[in-house]
Amino acid sequence: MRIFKSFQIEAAHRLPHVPAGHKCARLHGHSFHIELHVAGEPDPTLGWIMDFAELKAAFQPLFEQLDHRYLNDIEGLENPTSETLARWIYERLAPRVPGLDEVVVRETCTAGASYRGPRG
Ligand SMILES: Nc1nc2c(c(=O)[nH]1)N=C([C@H](O)[C@H](O)COP(=O)(O)OP(=O)(O)OP(=O)(O)O)CN2
Ligand SMILES: [Zn+2]
Repeated sequence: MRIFKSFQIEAAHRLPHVPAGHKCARLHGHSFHIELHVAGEPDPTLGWIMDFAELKAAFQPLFEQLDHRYLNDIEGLENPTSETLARWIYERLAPRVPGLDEVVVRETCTAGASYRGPRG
């Protein structure tokens, strides 16, 4: 079974390696929508895999690092595509959240990326 919790961050970015004239080379911002998925079996007494509040608390330091920031300034996010951001979040959260299964990042309503650890 899997649970998920969603977050939204407001952040600016630009993509430094896109071809000349690409719109994403220009500074712009998104309301990035982030979903954290955790896999496991519900505890027989509590009936949950983990408390959503615990998941929120684990993400909080990363939220602080990302929200209302220029992502390109953050170490590891110099090329802040959805793919890079999903992996960046996964790698920092996995040690703190046993069972972290997938990180989904949506830049817009229609575009995003997901990362499931070394499985890809
Ligand atoms: N594979 C990726 N492609 C693109 C990324 C990315 O992170 N990974 N990022 C961008 C830009 O950041 C852009 O802001 C979002 O792209 P796009 O979906 O093309 O933007 P629109 O909302 O303008 O899309 P429309 O559906 O055409 O309105 C670009 N590509
Ligand atoms: Zn963008």
